[in-house]
Amino acid sequence: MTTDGLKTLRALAKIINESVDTLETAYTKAGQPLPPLDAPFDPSNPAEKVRDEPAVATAILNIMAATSQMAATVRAPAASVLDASQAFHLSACLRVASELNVVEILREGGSQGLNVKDIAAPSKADPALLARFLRLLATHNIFREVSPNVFANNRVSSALDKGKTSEALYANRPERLLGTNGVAALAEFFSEDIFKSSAWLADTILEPKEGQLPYNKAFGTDLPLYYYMQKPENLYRLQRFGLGMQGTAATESPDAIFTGFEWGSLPEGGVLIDVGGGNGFTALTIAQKHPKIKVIVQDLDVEGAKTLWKDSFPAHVEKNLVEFQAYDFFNPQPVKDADVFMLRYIAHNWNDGLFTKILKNLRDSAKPTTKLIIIEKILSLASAAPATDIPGAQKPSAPAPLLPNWGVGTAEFYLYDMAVHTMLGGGERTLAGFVDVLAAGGWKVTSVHHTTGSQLSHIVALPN
Ligand SMILES: C[S@@+](CC[C@H](N)C(=O)[O-])C[C@H]1O[C@@H](n2cnc3c(N)ncnc32)[C@H](O)[C@@H]1O
Repeated sequence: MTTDGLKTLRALAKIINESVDTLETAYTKAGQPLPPLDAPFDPSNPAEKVRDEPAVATAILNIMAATSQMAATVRAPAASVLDASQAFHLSACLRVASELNVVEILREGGSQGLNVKDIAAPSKADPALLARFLRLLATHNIFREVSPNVFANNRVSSALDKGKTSEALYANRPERLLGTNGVAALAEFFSEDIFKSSAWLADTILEPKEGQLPYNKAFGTDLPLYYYMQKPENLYRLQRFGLGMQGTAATESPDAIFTGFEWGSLPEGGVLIDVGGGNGFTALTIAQKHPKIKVIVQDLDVEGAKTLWKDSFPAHVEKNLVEFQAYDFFNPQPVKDADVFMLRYIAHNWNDGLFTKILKNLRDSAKPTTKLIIIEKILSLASAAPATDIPGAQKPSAPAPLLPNWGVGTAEFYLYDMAVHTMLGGGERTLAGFVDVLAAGGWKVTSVHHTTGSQLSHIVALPN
């Protein structure tokens, strides 16, 4: 049975209006204006905190889902599908802008904007071509074309700001991303490594070869991504990836990590192992708030973690309350007395067979009370969420006629799902997927916490 499209359109418009009302109430109550799109983003602006309120977060999801659903309803379908088939140009232009440090040049140029000739001067790029790249981005609300060929930052583009002068960025290219918040690093990783890999997606489906992922085709290597990045000639790539992982935090509220598992429940001197911790910045955030916790950061390479901790939390380093262990989690876990094994953004990298091996290694070293905390996105299907009796696990569904998973409002889940497939053959999991793979690895899920201000959930498990 078909419904009248106009009825749906009206229902969507109503959701948008009600959501705008919710925003108005929340910003008025906070005494803060809603930051406009045309002004650069300032993370220290107290108005940015308003987005953490659950009602505001839901209103934002409603607006994103409803506007895109409306556009898809009214637009010529061929135009929509052909735009989607060329979405890669957006990634390509974004990478150019970030690599040429356009955001920093524009920050220095001020709100009136800069002529593209001045933007192109430090890199000697062709100004006419650069203007076309920036215009495509401006058309998608990334940058602003103030007047013909004059561009300025807006709220979205300025999130890529590396926080350094453009002169410093050009003077030291190999270290341009070091010391940044990681957002540009992550965007460059996505728009280069994942973009190039993704270009081979269909080929690897049409002509599958055992063990060959889109990433292997794109980079001409048989090595799995993490081992490939350990090669000395890939140091820049490895550092960029590590910083990019830090950049994932920028899409979350800084307090999000404290809205799930209660880290304060660990005993004095309790041992938290950040397994595959990268720079170890998540454990660092936890330890800064709960300095009684002893942290062990484990990863294939722990040099980045050592630097970050020495710079950001020297007191914990001096008190020997943090250790750095170069460790491959496909080998037996060397620490036998852990209170918590924390795995953030690890599970989704590996298919069930490989992740089960990692889980079994942890299980073999666990005490009966050791908690496993998996920090990941839990994938919803694009249909209504099934019921669950695991405490805390039930997720809400969006109100009809929105897609039950809030459509593009939760696109990040499905984009990461693609990224981990192209790179590693992994994938995001539904709750049932987590329960099954954890059981195969010797763990039983006891509770789930959906965090506030982040799309990550904390899945808590005990040895089975
Ligand atoms: C997606 S990153 C997540 C890093 C960190 N947990 C975070 O949340 O930012 C995955 C991490 O797993 C590490 N890794 C990959 N293979 C590994 C292995 N075999 N043993 C230990 N760590 C590994 C990578 O080096 C990388 O730091």
